Amino acid sequence: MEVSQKYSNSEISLHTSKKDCWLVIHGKVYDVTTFLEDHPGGEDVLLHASASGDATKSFEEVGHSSTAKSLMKGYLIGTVEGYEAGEGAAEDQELMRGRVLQERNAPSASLLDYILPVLILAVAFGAWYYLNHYSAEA
Ligand code: HEM
Repeated sequence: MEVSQKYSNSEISLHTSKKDCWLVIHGKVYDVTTFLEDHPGGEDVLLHASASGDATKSFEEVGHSSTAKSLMKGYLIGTVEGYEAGEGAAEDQELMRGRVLQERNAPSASLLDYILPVLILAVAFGAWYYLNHYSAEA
């Protein structure tokens, strides 16, 4: 089937059964009917995600591997009509923003991991030096 095909939400909502199951992830439509039985996470989660209308959030929450992401391409049948302007696109941006923030926060967290022990050592050394100096004078 042609991948540039666009599907309306009402058309997509007709494909939520075990014999005909479509998923919407990041504005793309996947026909996972033949994948249901092979899905390592089970077929129930896919059917549930299909019925929910947009599986993006649940798909991302699982933290699927890159293998899973390349596997998806084999089930792609098209995109959601008017996706760019829709809520889905905004939700995607939220997800992206979350990821960017996580990446941005990560280095400062690890920097703190380095600074804290050094700071503790410096304080300990200061205390040791002060006590030594003080008792030498007394
Ligand atoms: C075309 C869509 C999908 C594909 C190709 C796919 C593929 C896979 C693959 C290959 C795994 C094995 C672990 C990994 O490699 O990440 C997996 C696990 C899983 N998937 Fe999906 N998946 C899809 C959609 C979904 C959706 C929409 C959900 C929604 C809830 C879901 C839930 C899960 C769960 C719960 C696991 C099990 C994780 C575990 O036990 O470690 N998957 N999926």
